[in-house]
Amino acid sequence: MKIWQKVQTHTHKSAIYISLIILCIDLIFIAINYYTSHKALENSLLHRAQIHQQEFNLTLDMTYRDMLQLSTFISTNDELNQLFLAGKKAVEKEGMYSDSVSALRKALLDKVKIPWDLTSEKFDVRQLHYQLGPGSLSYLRVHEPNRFGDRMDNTRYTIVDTNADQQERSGFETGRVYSGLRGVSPVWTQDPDTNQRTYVGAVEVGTSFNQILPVFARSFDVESAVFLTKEHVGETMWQSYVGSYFKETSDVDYYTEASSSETSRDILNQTPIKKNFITYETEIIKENDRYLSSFHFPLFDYKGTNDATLPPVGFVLIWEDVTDMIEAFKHSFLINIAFSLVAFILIECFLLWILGRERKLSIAEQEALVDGLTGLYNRRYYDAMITKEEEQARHNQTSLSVIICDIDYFKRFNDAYGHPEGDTALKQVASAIRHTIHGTTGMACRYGGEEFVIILPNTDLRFAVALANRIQAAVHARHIPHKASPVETRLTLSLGVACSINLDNKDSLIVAADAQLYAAKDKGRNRTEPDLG
Ligand SMILES: Nc1nc2c(ncn2[C@@H]2O[C@H](COP(=O)(O)OP(=O)(O)OP(=O)(O)O)[C@@H](O)[C@H]2O)c(=O)[nH]1
Repeated sequence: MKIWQKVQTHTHKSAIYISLIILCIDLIFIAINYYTSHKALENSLLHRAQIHQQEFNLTLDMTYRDMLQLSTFISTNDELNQLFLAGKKAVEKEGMYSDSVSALRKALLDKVKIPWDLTSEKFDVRQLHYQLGPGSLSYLRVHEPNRFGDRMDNTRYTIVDTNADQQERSGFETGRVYSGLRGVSPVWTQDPDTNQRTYVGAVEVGTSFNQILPVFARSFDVESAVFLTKEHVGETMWQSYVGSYFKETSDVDYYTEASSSETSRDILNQTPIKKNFITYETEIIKENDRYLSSFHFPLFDYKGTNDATLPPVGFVLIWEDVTDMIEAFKHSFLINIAFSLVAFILIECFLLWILGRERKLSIAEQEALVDGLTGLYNRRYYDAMITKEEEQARHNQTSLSVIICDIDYFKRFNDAYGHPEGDTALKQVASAIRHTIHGTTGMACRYGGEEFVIILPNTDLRFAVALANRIQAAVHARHIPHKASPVETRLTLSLGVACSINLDNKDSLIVAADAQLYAAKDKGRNRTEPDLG
């Protein structure tokens, strides 16, 4: 393989390795970039979800405040309170279902009905309930006047607690008829019989999630739904109300208590809900060509809020359209890939330019040391190498040999066959030398016109002479006709051989070999003459 071909192969390999490394770095960059921007998107969605949870809690707090304002207002109407007290006394005397209790209940209902209907219509409230203590004994459901007299001591803890400590309170609780956000106020009035301030019972105003979810959606531009466990609903509500209120089939785990959008069930089905609901991961859901981010958190009722050992009664699901965010993420990722690709192409071009330049320089450097006609090393290379090898041989105490060979009667060859044929003969001799020394330490150089030198590091005289004879034989074997030679009818060589071991330190190896070459010429040519010291 010629020297420049070796250089080219080496350059190609380097270019491929470097390109692969750059490609790997590029791909790693793209992967890291994707990972970090995806993480940033996830964090941003989680942060938004947590803010929506705070907004939801704020909406609840405002609702409780509104409910308490109304219940407080009603609980301070003494005309109503006197009718409630009269009813309470009648119940204590005659029981819940006597005629006089019915008459007093109707009187209270008549008084409160019209203002209540107006209030409930205008202010998104749906329940007004008078209850007697201790515990929770329904006296009048203004929103459901025919249902009364039932006890809810193990269900309606807001009422039970207010009737126990006569303090107002609020909270989310599921009752017999519905699940509500409730404000409960104690009712006090002057007893006309004793002239004493007397505690009568609790008055409760409530609304449902159906009323507040649309407000939440409007105010904060998010959709939401509240789901209750079947277990919780089954334990508290009257069965007839469960059947009429919840439309879902029996294969679902949760009832949809309220929803700001029809799609809530679809969203829920794509959101893995953990059993304890305490998971704060966001889910990206594809709805047609839009992206939604959903998030859910547990919902505790009044009792569960005050007792950490109790499980949640359901959960709140919040979702919002994040198509713009996802599209922006995708867009920036594509731009990143495009930038990485452009950067890769530019680096590749630069690399190929550098490698091409280096290759040219390298070939030029190599060519400067090679003889153009024969492909052997030239005189310049010889001069550099012989000095180096002589020093090395001296330093390492090893033997260095040289063979110098000269074509016999080459002037006559040129004259007989012409200069171009002379060039061809030189190439053939060079080729014979190259093949013969292949596998040895020898370096063949074109020393001058038709003279060649072979430098043989670590080679003694015996081996060098043998090699010289093989070169001579190789040229013979090529049968290059030389009709003008007085020695033979084919081209022959005269060779001089010298080895550093046989020389005094100051003598030059090439001078010694050259002397032997002249000796060979003198002795009739076509022979090898070694320097025996
Ligand atoms: N064709 C060709 N001839 C060359 C080249 N370089 C040197 N020569 C010829 O080689 C010949 C060398 O001739 P001489 O030095 O007289 O030696 P010789 O004719 O070989 O005689 P002996 O060495 O005494 O046998 C000259 O005629 C040069 O012109 C070359 O590159 N190509």
